[in-house]
Amino acid sequence: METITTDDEREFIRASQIRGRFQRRSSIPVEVFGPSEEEEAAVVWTIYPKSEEQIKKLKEACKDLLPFRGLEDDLLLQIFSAMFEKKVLPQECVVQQGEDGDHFFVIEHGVFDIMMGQNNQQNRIGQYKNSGTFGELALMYSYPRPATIIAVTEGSLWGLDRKTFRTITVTFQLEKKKRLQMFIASVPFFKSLEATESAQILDVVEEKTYEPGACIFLKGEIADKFYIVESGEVKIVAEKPGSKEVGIVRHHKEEYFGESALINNNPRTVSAYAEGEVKCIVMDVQALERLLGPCMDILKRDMSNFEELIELLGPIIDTTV
Ligand SMILES: Nc1ncnc2c1ncn2[C@@H]1O[C@@H]2COP(=O)(O)O[C@H]2[C@H]1O
Repeated sequence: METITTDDEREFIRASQIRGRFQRRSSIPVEVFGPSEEEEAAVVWTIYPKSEEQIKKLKEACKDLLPFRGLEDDLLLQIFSAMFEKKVLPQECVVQQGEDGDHFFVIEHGVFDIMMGQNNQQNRIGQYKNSGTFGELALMYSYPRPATIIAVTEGSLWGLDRKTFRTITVTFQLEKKKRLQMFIASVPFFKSLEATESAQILDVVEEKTYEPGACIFLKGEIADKFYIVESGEVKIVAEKPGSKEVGIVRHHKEEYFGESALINNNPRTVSAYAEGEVKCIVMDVQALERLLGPCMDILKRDMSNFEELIELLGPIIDTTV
């Protein structure tokens, strides 16, 4: 079955095959870091602008779908931006059982039958009514379509091809890695590291975004992570005897917190919360120790008590708490 029907879409496929790059007519090209030196010259794909309402609907439709589960908002938005609109007519076969497929679709509107069967004998096994997604299996695996999807009414779909999906995911990860590397290189704590060491650090860090008010860690929890603020503000709070939780210190960009995890595995003595949206670099301390073994030993030896550590690492935590 031919799932790509318009000239525009055929051209898209043709163009995407040219030296593995992605370009399409009437496009707003996006340049990102590429996966190799060649890609330094720019990998390009096309953005199809969408309204906030459409993005909201796409998010809702895709939130539990396997290829999208757990993806960060930034990446999801990039992927949604690459989805092109495909209008369909009643009786149009969008996906044909048994054929190869490399497109995934989100229903904007329209009614679609899900058909399955053998030897021209197709039975309706379900129906999508103005919402839903299909074709995701093609994004994940390379086996023939297990079902046929036919439009019952005229409708509109958002389509995404596997190559673009993969290009965005790979290039986004590389872009993120480069950004993180630059950030890490600028953080005083890591200034003394050799370039190769700071590159290795990337393997043991992850970037995490916290919603306003979110708890980053709680008093009493095992201290196994070390944090650097990438953006936003973090409030450290403690309980003083006879009173409620009180804020004792705030951390901003490039500042550290959770450093007690570097010294011992004792439970946290304070809690940390995001003030507004916060992005942090989170490091697994055991992994960091393995990587920076000698560094960490020196750090620990030189810091025989908490105050010394605080002095060295910068931001002050109220040690009277
Ligand atoms: N019962 C079903 N079995 C297999 N695919 C289904 C079923 N119901 C809906 N589908 C969708 O039909 C699509 C056919 O193309 P895909 O294999 O890429 O992905 C499939 C699913 O998204």
